[in-house]
Amino acid sequence: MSISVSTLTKVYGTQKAVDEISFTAKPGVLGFLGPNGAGKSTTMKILTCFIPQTSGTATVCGFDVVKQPLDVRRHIGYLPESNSLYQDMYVKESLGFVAGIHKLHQPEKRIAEVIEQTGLGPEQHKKIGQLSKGYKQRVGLAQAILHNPDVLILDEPTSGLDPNQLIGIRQLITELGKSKTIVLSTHIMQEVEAVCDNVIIINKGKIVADETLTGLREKNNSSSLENIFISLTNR
Ligand SMILES: Nc1ncnc2c1ncn2[C@@H]1O[C@H](COP(=O)(O)OP(=O)(O)OP(=O)(O)O)[C@@H](O)[C@H]1O
Repeated sequence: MSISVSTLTKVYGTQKAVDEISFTAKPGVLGFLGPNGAGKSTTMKILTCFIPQTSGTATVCGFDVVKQPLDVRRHIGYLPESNSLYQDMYVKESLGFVAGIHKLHQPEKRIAEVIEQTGLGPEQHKKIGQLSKGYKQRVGLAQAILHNPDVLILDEPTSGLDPNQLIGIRQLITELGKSKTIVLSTHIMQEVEAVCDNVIIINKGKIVADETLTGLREKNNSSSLENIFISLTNR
C-alpha cells in the first residue's frame, strides 16, 4: 500500500482533531471528504511530515512519517490548502528552486515537462505575484509533482478556480492518478464524481465511510453524493 494509517490520533491542547483513524490507499484518486473542521488538513499535514501525530502510525511507501521523514518527503508531493509561494520569484525560477531542494538530475528537462503538463506555458515568464489565482494554483501543483512522487496530497486544489481551469486541473489529477496515489480533499461533490475512485468521509475526527464511489452509492440506495455526505456528517 502506498499509504497506511493505523489508529492515528492528533490532539491540539484539549481539541481532538483526529480520533484513531485507520485507512490505506493505493494508486488511484482517493477523495478525502468531510465538513469544515473534520480533521482532513490535520491528517494531510501528518502524512506529509509537517506536524507529528499524538499517537498511532502512518507510513508512506513503507516509510514511517516520524522515523523516516526524509524518505517520506522523497516519495510525496504536497499542495497545501494555503499555497504559500514566493511572490517575487519567476515561475521557472521557483521551479528551479524546488528542483534544487530535491537535487534533481537534469532539472531543466523536468521543469519543461512539468510546465507543459500543468499548462503553465503561456505564463512561465511571469513573476508568481503577477499570476491569477488559477495559475498560482498550477504553480503549486507543478512544484508538488516536480520530483515525480508516487504519492500526492492535494488539499482543496481547485478552490477558487474558474470552470475552464477546473476542468484542466481535474484532467491533470485524473491523468496523474493512473500511476500515482492521490489523496484529494475537496468540498465539491461534482469533483469527487469526476475524478475519485475511492472516497473516505471523515466527521469530527472519525472515519464514517471508506468505500469505492460506486460502493458508497449502492450502500446508500443510489442517493446523490451530496445527500450521502449530509446524512453521514450530521450525526
Ligand atoms: N494548530 C491548531 N491548533 C489548535 N487547533 C487546531 C489547529 N489546527 C487545526 N485545529 C483544529 O482541529 C480541528 C480539525 O481541523 P482541520 O484543519 O484538520 O479540519 P479540516 O477538515 O481540514 O477543515 P476545513 O474543511 O475547514 O479545511 C478543527 O477543530 C480545528 O480548529
